[in-house]
Amino acid sequence: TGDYVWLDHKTGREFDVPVGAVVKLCDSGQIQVLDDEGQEHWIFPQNATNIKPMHPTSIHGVQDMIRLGDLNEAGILRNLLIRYNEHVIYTYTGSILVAVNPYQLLPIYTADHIRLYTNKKIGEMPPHIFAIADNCYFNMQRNNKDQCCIISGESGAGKTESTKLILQFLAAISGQHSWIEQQVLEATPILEAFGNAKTIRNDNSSRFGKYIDIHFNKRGAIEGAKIEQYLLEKSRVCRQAPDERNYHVFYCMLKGMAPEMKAKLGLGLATDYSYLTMGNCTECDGRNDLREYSSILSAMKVLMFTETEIWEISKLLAAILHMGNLRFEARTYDNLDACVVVRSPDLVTAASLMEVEPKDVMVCLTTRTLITRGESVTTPLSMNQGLDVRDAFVKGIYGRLFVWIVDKINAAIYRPPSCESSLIRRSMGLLDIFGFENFFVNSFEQLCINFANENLQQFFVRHVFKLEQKEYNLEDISWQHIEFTDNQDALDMIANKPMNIISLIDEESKFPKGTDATMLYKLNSQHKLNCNYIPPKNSYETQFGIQHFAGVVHYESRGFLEKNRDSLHTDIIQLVHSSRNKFIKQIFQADVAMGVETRKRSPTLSSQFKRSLEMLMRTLSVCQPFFIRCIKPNELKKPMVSVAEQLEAEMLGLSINEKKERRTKTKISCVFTINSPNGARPFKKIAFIKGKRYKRFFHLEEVVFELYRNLTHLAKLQWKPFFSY
Ligand SMILES: Nc1ncnc2c1ncn2[C@@H]1O[C@H](COP(=O)(O)OP(=O)(O)OP(=O)(O)O)[C@@H](O)[C@H]1O
Repeated sequence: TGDYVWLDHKTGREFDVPVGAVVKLCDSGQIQVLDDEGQEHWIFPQNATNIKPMHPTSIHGVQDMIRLGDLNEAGILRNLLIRYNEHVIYTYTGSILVAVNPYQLLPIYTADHIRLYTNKKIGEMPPHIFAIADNCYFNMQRNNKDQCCIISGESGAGKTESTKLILQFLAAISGQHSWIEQQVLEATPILEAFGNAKTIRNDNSSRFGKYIDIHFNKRGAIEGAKIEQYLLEKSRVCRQAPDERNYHVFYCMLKGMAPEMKAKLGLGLATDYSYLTMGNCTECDGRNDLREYSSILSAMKVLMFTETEIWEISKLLAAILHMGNLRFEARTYDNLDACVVVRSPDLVTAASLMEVEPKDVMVCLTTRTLITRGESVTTPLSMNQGLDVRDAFVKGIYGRLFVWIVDKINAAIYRPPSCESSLIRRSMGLLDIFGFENFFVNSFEQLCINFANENLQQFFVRHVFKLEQKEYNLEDISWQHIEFTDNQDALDMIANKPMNIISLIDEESKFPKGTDATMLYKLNSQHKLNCNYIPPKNSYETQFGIQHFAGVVHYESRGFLEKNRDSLHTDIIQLVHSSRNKFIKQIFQADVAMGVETRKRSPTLSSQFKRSLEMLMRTLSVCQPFFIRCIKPNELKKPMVSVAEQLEAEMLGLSINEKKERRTKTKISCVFTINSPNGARPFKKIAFIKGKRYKRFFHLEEVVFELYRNLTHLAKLQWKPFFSY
């Protein structure tokens, strides 16, 4: 009694790992245990192999997981769990920092903490993100070598917050409180306004990847920085999934802009705009769009955006919103599907903000001009094609605006090294990039994101295993070979070997007659024998799969080429060319300069992405790296949610405000309040679920509505519910 054990249910299910448990009773060969999730189990003699003794290092946990005696998945997970339950969110694995998102402000980032962690060796103090930042900084100075921190994890795991904490630490210890430090810090609110949005996974989700390279002078003071951005999710400007929002900046502008300025832009409330309401969600709990707007404006001023530039940006944002409200009507001309844009105040305002003629906008969105052998032919667009052209235009504007904003920030914070300073200038890069993605439907964007993650995984594998083991060999150190999965083959198939997947997609995108189907055919013929490629099951199937290091992902090939071409058709470029607005012309400068043959000459998305990724990998390869792995503790975006509560919420499918009241050894009591649509008084319900008691306050109609569904759910899960009130 009192011993700790690993309890393995041996379900054989993927992802099931043994869970920690303590022995409560031993009685004539039967053992009663209480597991870490608060469940009690009886182990009968015939199942005795389901429990195994726990190594003493796992009982109360360790700061550095290389000290774990049970160094396996269960050991790692339990170590993180018991620390997290004590509000200890940071743990090392050697020099890798694992950070579990606390979803609450912990008092561990104060000026005292900065002082405590400054100039300390890793391990001298408990694990902390400041310890990593400190080591990075002092290694840079001591070894005169550039450093980088690779921050990874799924959406909502805490990458962006970790990046900001490192920046905060660096600004504090490089210690000048200078204008440039202030500018580097103020870049974040601007990037977040234009590049972050509420998603179901994260209320402040970065929809782009970034690498912030911070430059230090020989005294170790911040001297400047440079931001590289990757692959903004442009589709969000036109479409949002249920419960998600468009980019924060739109809602902030509508809440925070002075009424007379809004009137000039013809703007109303967020709920007035189709582009802002597709997710049926214009507010975001815990965010104050009004206050954020003034922070964005003041950050822009710090970063030298002029009043005129800010106004021009607002004009384009407003034009986008008006464009989203345009109404199209289907027509038929000469038996051809066609459409018209209904003349409306939105059309007139959008055109006037972009300083083009309303009739030119109409023509551009309803017809297409093709130039063949010097002759131009105009064909009508169907209503769906017209809507697609409108959305492509809007995405084109927003994507270019984002790039312009990042360039503008860089113009303020980046100081090119002088000949003399290039020798002594050192840098520290922070990479905050989208994690591996595998959704129900995966498209071209997921391929790019997962390709980036394959590169980072290879970098990690090289650094942690390959280079280390090579060094042992060179130095004749006797060591035991460590098995690891090398993803080099998958990476070669995706992007390195001749006829790799990216190059085939690219080639097909440039072919005038290339289609998604011909692309898929070429991928199959080239790679069907590669063990990392999963061809479609039959000739009707349009999905192909890739065995990535993190699992198999099936990609829907339809839409690949269009997304990769990422080109706007010539009528739109002409429309921009005809504009009297210098700003819109400037952000489209490269396209306008290319002239009419945009499709032929503009680089494809994958080639641009591959190039910037290659540059990134080259930069990383000359740096000494640190790895920070962020972990999301639950899907509810809430602090300290127990496993039982997570299951409960998942099962009920309700939005709950839960508050943990107290936790005893055997019971967890919780209060759940469920918001009633009509504000009726809640009533109390007590449920016993898996031996645990929940006090819950429900509204009557919620219960009546949910009861039947819940009971069948519980029955399916073989839980024994008991309701009384
Ligand atoms: N160290 C922390 N302390 C307090 N709260 C945190 C911390 N880290 C993350 N959070 C909370 O979690 C939320 C999500 O974190 P963050 O935006 O950093 O995730 P992310 O990994 O960058 O996600 P995405 O990939 O979607 O951008 C934050 O808005 C914040 O509320």
